[in-house]
Amino acid sequence: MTETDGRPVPVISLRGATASLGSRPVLRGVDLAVGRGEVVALLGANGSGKSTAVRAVVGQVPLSEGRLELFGTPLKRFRDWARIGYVPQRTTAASGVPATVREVVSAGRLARTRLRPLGRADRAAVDRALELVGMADRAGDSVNALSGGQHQRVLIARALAVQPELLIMDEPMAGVDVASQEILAGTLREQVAGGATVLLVLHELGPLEPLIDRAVVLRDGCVVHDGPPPRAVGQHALPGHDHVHPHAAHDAEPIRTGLLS
Ligand SMILES: Nc1ncnc2c1ncn2[C@@H]1O[C@H](COP(=O)(O)OP(=O)(O)OP(=O)(O)O)[C@@H](O)[C@H]1O
Repeated sequence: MTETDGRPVPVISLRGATASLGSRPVLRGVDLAVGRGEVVALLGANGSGKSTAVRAVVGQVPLSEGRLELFGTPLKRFRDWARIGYVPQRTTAASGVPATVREVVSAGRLARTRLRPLGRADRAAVDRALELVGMADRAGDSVNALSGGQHQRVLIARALAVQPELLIMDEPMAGVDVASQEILAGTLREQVAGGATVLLVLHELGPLEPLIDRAVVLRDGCVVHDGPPPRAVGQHALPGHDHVHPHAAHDAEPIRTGLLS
């Protein structure tokens, strides 16, 4: 691990990040550090700035103030995009152009091949990614024929095909059926066991809860919590708890956290 002053260099270091979309300030001094091998959940209510924060991390939203370093390199000088797999929010693998599942996943490998034709190792990485998300048997199918959950699995396989050290996923479970959620949770478990660093935007921890090391909660473009995931006792102990737990018993009073809504 690269170190300075004996301290490990974070994989993601976002400091004092300020960004606006149009005239609207969306990030207002966000600090977010993710260490090697950590699994961090970015939580918060709709519109709190989660997607904008991860889009800033992958260089898609310019910062008006603040600093971003990836693997210890300032964004301006960072070229090593093959170390990062990014699954954006609510997209589909279908672009209107007919493409097979394998073609879409192979496209994820291009950051490593630098647009050269795929070699044997590349094809093996694509096969492995397809297997990881349980889509190997659909490799030759058109992506237009897939369900929402299968699309999401293909997009995650596309991100995994590059064999990233850092995986960034924006609401990977949104609109995904329960069977696909279980497969995705298993996929992520394998990545984490293999040493991957993970930043996830989540609306709720759900089946990924056991994997999460730390939660960063945004509210109105500011970090309002950075620490243990707000699970069970820890969450309920936090002030202003007003998040409704969907798994609460029907006759139970909703448990709420001010952190997530
Ligand atoms: N292209 C845009 N132009 C102007 N405002 C935008 C744009 N995209 C997002 N916003 C606004 O920026 C704020 C933060 O949006 P963002 O998508 O980062 O929030 P979020 O926490 O990810 O929300 P969600 O959980 O709904 O995805 C919201 O108020 C949103 O309406």
